[in-house]
Formats: sequence, C-alpha cells, structure tokens
Amino acid sequence: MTELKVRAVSADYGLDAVLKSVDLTVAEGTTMAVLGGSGSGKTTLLRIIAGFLPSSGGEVSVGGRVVAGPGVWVPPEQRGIGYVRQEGGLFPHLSVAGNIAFGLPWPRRRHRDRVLELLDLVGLPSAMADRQPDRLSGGQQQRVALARALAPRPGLILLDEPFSALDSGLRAATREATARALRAAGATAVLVTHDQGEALSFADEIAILDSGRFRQVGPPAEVYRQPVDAEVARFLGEAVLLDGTAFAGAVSCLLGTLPVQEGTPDGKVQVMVRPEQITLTPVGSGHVEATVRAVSYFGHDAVVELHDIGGASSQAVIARVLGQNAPPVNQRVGLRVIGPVRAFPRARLRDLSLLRRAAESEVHAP
Ligand SMILES: Nc1ncnc2c1ncn2[C@@H]1O[C@H](COP(=O)(O)OP(=O)(O)OP(=O)(O)O)[C@@H](O)[C@H]1O
Repeated sequence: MTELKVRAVSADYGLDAVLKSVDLTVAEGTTMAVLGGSGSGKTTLLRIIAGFLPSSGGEVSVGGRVVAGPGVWVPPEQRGIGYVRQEGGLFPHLSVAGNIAFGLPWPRRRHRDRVLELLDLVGLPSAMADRQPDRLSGGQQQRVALARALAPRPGLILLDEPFSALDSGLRAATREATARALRAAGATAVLVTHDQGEALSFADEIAILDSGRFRQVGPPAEVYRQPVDAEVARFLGEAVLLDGTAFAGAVSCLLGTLPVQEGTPDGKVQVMVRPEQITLTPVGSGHVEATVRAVSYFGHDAVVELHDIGGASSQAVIARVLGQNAPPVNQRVGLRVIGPVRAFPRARLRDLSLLRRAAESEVHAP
C-alpha cells in the first residue's frame, strides 16, 4: 500500500501556468477525488503523477520514493502506478482475459486464476473472460480496464474521468463497483472528475482544483457543509446566499435569526444555506413566510422556488423538499431552516454596539 505526496508541483505547456505549486497528500489505502471545471488542470496533474508529463517544478513521491523532482525522473512503467482513462483503452484484438493478463508481469500472463480473481474483484462474471471488448457495454469495458490496471497490484491507481462516457444508471453502478474493487484491493486512488456528485459519493477526501490551485481539501461532508467561501459552496452544489449579520453564535438574515456554525466571527457576513436545509411549514407556525413561485418536480424530491419572503424582499430562495411534499404554486408557506448555517465574513465591524444595531435591523423570525 502506498501514500502519494505531491509537493509544490507546477506545470505549464510553454504558455500560462496550468498548475501553480500544488500540494496534495493521499493517505495509503484511501481515495481522493480531484474535482475541477474544464481546463482547471486535473488531467495535467494525473499525467505528472503517472510520469507521462514532466512538471516545471516540485516533487512527487509514491510510497515514500521520490519519482519526480529536482534531478529525479522515474519512468512511468517503474512507478508502480495503474492508470484508467476516460475511454478505457482496451486492446480490441485481445479478449477480456487477454486484456487483463496484459497487465500481469510476463511470467504470470498465463495464470487464468488471477484473471478470474480480478474479474470477480471488479464484479464481472468469469464467463466474460473470453469475450471481445466490442461485445461489452461501456460500463463493463471500464471495469475490465480497471481490472487490467489492478492486475500488477499497483500501490496507486489514477482514474481519469473513467465514468464520464457512461449513461447515468450505468455510471452509478460502475462507480460503486470501482469503489468496492479499490477498497478490496487496498489501493490508494486518485479520481479526477468534473462531476460534483461523483466526487462526493466516491472518495474519502475531495480536493477542489480551480485555475491550477487547490481551493479546499477535506472529507466530502466537511467540504460540502463547510466550504471555505461562496464560490466553493456554489461549485459543490446549490447554495442560497444571503446578506446577514453574525453575532454571538447566531446570524440574522432574510430567513430569520439562525444558529451559525462555530467559529464564525461577529460582523457582516454572507450566509450560505443549502436548499435541503430549508423545510416548508404551515403558515402561522412561527417561521418567516414566503410564496411558492415555481416547483421543479423530480419524483424523489422537488426544488421549490420561493419569493415574497417575509413580505420584505424581492430576493428569491430555493428549497429542496421530498417530492411528495411539493406544494402548489402560489401557496403561502413558512420556511424553517434546519441546523447551523455557514457564513462567510465580509468587512468586519469593530464597534459591537454598531454590530448589535445592524443585527437588529435585519429581518427576524418570530
Ligand atoms: N498538450 C497541451 N498543450 C497545450 N495546452 C494544453 C495541453 N493539454 C492541456 N492544455 C491546457 O492546459 C489547461 C489544463 O488542461 P487539463 O487537460 O489538465 O484540464 P482538465 O481539468 O483535465 O480539463 P477537462 O476536464 O476539460 O479535461 C487547459 O487550459 C488546456 O487547454
């Protein structure tokens, strides 16, 4: 098993910097999802780790061994790294077994038992061993590509958007099978993806890459609930952002006076509420009230757009509720916010009396 360390790695393609001195540590036997928009540098990072591309600075070590750095260059095939790319890249002229065996060291290529073991590891039946790749679904091809990458028992597996060409049902099943296989193999893995849901559901930790820098690294629940700023919050999912004032562990904003996450300094803030934190209550139940402007129904849940909030604002917010609880358009409802909310400090007000007055002037829930 293998820890990955990336230290102060930079990259460019001769023009602008693509990676700007990035650091990343992936503990052995864990999975890291690198999440970023198109062109943020995700594939460049993977290619540097794999040894397909030189960095313009910094150091990469795998299992405590420096594989790239000042004066050090270990060729890709000697790094002990498996690589699974977007399109799988199976050899069309080889059977499934032939493809998987290709990943085994020479003396073991005829070991059918290991091939069957790997098929089982990625959740495919042994009867598939003799099929040609063109007789497999996209998801099955990706699983065979993973089995081939796992065959030489690499300490580290790099996955470059391996599910992005699959349709949504197959995508989820292939993702789950991949996560299971990686856990069973005890491999350390880095997945790059631009899909938020994929990153949040797949990995032990996620790292948000933006314009060649990591904005935040941490466990999925932490990054989702405690994003470092509004941009990261929005990047990871829907976020309602409101002006507010924090004081003594609470924040006053359009949705009332709400408990705020620990560590929020007093002062002017931007409040972040996830839509699923807003529940709808009957009018008159003591919460800020609003009118339903539109409902997008998805079956399991529904997104409800609300306006005329507290009768005092032109701002609209969205709530995500169970599909069966979706209200009709134009209905008046109460809005209850569950759990402490996140708030990002704006300019600080030093004078506490000013602060108190500012808090009092915000809209309050009864
Ligand atoms: N071979 C290359 N030559 C020149 N520029 C390149 C090359 N490969 C990538 N780039 C540029 O480097 C930047 C980062 O590319 P990279 O492929 O790492 O991004 P990415 O986050 O993986 O994007 P995507 O999700 O679209 O694949 C982009 O601006 C891209 O245009």
